[in-house]
Amino acid sequence: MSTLTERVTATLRDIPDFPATGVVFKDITPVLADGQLFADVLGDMAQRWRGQVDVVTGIEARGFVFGAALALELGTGFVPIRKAGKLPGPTVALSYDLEYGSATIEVHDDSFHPGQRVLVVDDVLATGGTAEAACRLVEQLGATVVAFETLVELAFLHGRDRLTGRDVRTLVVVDGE
Ligand SMILES: O=P(O)(O)OC[C@H]1O[C@H](OP(=O)(O)OP(=O)(O)O)[C@H](O)[C@@H]1O
Ligand SMILES: Nc1ncnc2[nH]cnc12
Repeated sequence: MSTLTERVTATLRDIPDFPATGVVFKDITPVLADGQLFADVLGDMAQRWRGQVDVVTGIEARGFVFGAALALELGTGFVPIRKAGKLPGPTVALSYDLEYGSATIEVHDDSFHPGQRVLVVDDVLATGGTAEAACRLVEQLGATVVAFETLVELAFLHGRDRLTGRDVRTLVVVDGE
């Protein structure tokens, strides 16, 4: 009987040289396409946080898939953190570097409030720039980050170094390129 981590590892697909030469892209779409595996991943994430968080936030675009589904599982609301220029209302924003370029993310400035317990969700932790920026946006609005939850961690990019002191949970850790 294989573990959930082994099943996800066996299902993820490596796409060399996407979106730039030298990057090995971890494609999560086969995990989403396997209904039982997707449900099991969500069940695993949800059992860790049931009753522990007030709201789930996820980062565009792949973080929406896991974050929104997890919010539904947990019975909480979902807050989208979007790439710059997509949200209609007043926002707070942060810029950061990625494995392949740079980005700015934003959230509506009334999305979180002091005392709220927030779970930050994404699909991949790479350099940690996205996760760090998302956590800082939540905290800038006065809420508390309970943890950062993700499907895959690319450990060779040392994203955890940017999340020191935070509770970081990953199902699959990839050690080498
Ligand atoms: O740890 P980091 O180096 O910050 O990288 C991780 C981020 O990169 C990917 O998103 P991307 O910006 O490619 O956007 P997408 O979800 O729209 O594909 C991934 O979904 C994470 O959000
Ligand atoms: N190598 C990679 N594969 C998938 N998503 C990523 N986000 C940042 N780096 C990535």
